[in-house]
Amino acid sequence: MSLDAQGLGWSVAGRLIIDDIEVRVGPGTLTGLLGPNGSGKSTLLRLVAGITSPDAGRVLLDGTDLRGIGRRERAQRVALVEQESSTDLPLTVHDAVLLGRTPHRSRWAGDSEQDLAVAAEALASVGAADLAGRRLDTLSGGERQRVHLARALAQQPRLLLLDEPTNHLDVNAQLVTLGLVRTLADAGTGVLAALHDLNLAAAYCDEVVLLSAGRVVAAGPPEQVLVPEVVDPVYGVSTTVLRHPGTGRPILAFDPA
Ligand SMILES: Nc1ncnc2c1ncn2[C@@H]1O[C@H](COP(=O)(O)OP(=O)(O)OP(=O)(O)O)[C@@H](O)[C@H]1O
Repeated sequence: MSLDAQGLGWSVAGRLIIDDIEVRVGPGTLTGLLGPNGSGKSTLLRLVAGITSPDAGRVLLDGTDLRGIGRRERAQRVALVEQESSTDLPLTVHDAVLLGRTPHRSRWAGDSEQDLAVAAEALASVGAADLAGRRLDTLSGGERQRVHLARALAQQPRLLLLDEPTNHLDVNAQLVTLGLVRTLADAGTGVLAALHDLNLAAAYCDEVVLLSAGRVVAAGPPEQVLVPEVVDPVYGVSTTVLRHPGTGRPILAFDPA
């Protein structure tokens, strides 16, 4: 599915938080949404997911304005995993992941064999099958993060929106998670993922969009955007770009400016 955000604007309390943003995510593309704290990444993801309505501009999914797509249909196509999901309900992990199937079944139907199989597969794919019987509110931050990703995968979206999917994860789990997201993108899912770790973005993303103070300051392949001339003024650091000896992808080392 292609996502086209055109001229998006959003203000709160008289302050412009998202300022004339254009973002395009093609099917099968993993796009990293980068930018310092408070630059507008989470807000942009919420606008794109249709949780917040823009004051200006529009969001198109496969060319159709999001506002013309019903809630249920939208949920069949788009999944968002927020940074701090407020799912501290007394649910088991199994039930939490099954919630991802809700948009795909008729209102009063129970869980079908297919729903159960999809949910189990989603949980296994994030390496959390052994957590199925646990209560969500007893999990560690990293465990919970994997379960929320599994719920989004069980939704089988064509556009996956992720807000810092790796921030609670150990280094191995970070690679597993982004490897999984990469595989989904390779299979055709469009992915827009807010990331703080510029090196993970460089290693896994096809494209990156760099925000600063609610505006897009650069967008393109990581090799073009993640260069000192662009990164240093936005983050207030001094960047040295190295090359990964195996992949040739950029590796960024940071010093104080
Ligand atoms: N509902 C709101 N009311 C007031 N200010 C808000 C609201 N939502 C967002 N903001 C402000 O908008 C700015 C952008 O916030 P946002 O969470 O989108 O940034 P971010 O890039 O995701 O930051 P971080 O990297 O710290 O998660 C911040 O200054 C935030 O305080």
